[in-house]
Amino acid sequence: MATDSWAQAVDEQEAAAESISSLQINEKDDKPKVEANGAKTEGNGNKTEGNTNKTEGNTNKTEGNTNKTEGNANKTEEDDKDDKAAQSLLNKLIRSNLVNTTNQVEVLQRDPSSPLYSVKSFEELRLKPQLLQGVYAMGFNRPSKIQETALPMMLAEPPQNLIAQSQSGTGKTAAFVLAMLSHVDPENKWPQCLCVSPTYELALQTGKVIEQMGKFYPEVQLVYAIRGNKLERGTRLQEQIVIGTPGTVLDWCQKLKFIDPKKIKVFVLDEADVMIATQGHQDQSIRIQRMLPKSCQMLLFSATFEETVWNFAKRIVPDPNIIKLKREEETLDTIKQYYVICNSKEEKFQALCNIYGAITIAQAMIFCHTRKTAGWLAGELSREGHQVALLSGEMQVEQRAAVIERFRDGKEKVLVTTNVCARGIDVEQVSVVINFDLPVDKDGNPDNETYLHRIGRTGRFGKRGLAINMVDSRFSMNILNRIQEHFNKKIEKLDTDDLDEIEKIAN
Ligand SMILES: Nc1ncnc2c1ncn2[C@@H]1O[C@H](COP(=O)(O)OP(=O)(O)OP(=O)(O)O)[C@@H](O)[C@H]1O
Repeated sequence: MATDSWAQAVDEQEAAAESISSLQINEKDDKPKVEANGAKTEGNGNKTEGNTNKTEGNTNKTEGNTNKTEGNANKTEEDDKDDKAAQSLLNKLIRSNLVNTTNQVEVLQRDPSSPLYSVKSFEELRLKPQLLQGVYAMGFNRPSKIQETALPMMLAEPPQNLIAQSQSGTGKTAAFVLAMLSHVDPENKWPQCLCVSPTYELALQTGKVIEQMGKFYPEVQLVYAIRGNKLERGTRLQEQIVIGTPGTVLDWCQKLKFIDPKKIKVFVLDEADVMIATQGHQDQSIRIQRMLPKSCQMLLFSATFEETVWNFAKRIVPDPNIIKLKREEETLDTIKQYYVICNSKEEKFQALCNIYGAITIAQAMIFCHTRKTAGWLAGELSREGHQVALLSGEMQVEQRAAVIERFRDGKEKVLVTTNVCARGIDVEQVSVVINFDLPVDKDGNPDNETYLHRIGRTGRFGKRGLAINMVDSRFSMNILNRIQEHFNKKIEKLDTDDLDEIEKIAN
């Protein structure tokens, strides 16, 4: 058990996570998040505000799901989906800027003979002045790479269908939000745009972007179709944009008839790669799509584009234009990789202390296999006087985002985390990565992808980096050897009892 106050706080925090989660309903009622949602609906009077508040009852459940993501080896498909949804949400919460990329977009036009427009400014899009004002108020000066091509396609007359794939942070959400806002007729008091997201939280994030971008366009209203938002039977929605999760959207269209699907002009399916992780969501999305008129514009977005996503995308979007923006490749070329042989976690910790004693480490990320080891290590490091942040899967997703944000801002110098927790999260400036435990997949094989993502850097933004792997058994030595073979890059042995040797690695 923890002996110092900090480690004790961590223990308590982890132990309290469940009770925090069950307190959510009451707490959330006062959260600014709710007010932010309500703000957009002001013009609509109490009705929508009531709706918005009622939806909060749902929060607990979905966040409960998110918390499950911390499972290690024995992950189920459901956990996988939660994991992806949580990653996606975390990335959204911690990102404040566009992701830079040097890659060019690949475009596959439905009609290759039609000219391909791309824009370099928002003015060229002839947006409604209220929307242009909204875009500039968000601090956007010019379209992002994917927006340059996607926006003219989405705003064209007649509307064109689009499947777009690019990594998180490249401006997809902002693009389709602008398309939805451009296509609605504010005079018509019925739903015209339908957007489905995999989880309540992701829907809420998109809703916030709609609110921000539509700030100067108050005639356009938004409503959340999510479980827990119970409307009276016979209600006919007046809001022009509906954003929600597939199950509730389907119910609202089919069973409860709050929405007339025949009047929908734009259908957006966001985060398709997260969506397909749940079989039910796929089926529901397809059933929604089938209720929409042929003339409805279908748009689908995904951060990744595996075969399964592609198969699903083709069922949702007929005759699509396709835009792809490749992720910037990660490489180990600029990284110095070492391994250290130890016999126990205590020895690993000692090795770590020796490294810290010999070289100056501005910021490091340390990965452990289990939450227990991560907690223990964070406590030990803290006792040694390090400013440590611990990322634990027990935490609410917002709490995790806050921890990463503090670390990103340099408030803490060491971030200890479990494998699952930090997967897919980018903290670019970290120059030292320590694998306290090597990454393995659920079958006990080396997880090369995770290794690369943790340690690798993209070519252009790549600063030199240092990776240190702790090896404590024949099993982990075998994993290390296989990682080395896979990347065909030598991982050098480091003797952490030899201070001179450690000093050399910093040069
Ligand atoms: N044209 C732009 N100029 C400047 N910033 C932008 C622009 N478009 C989007 N952004 C900002 O960049 C960040 C990422 O954009 P956005 O959320 O739209 O990307 P995304 O591809 O949908 O990623 P995710 O799937 O993680 O949400 C956001 O903070 C957004 O406000």
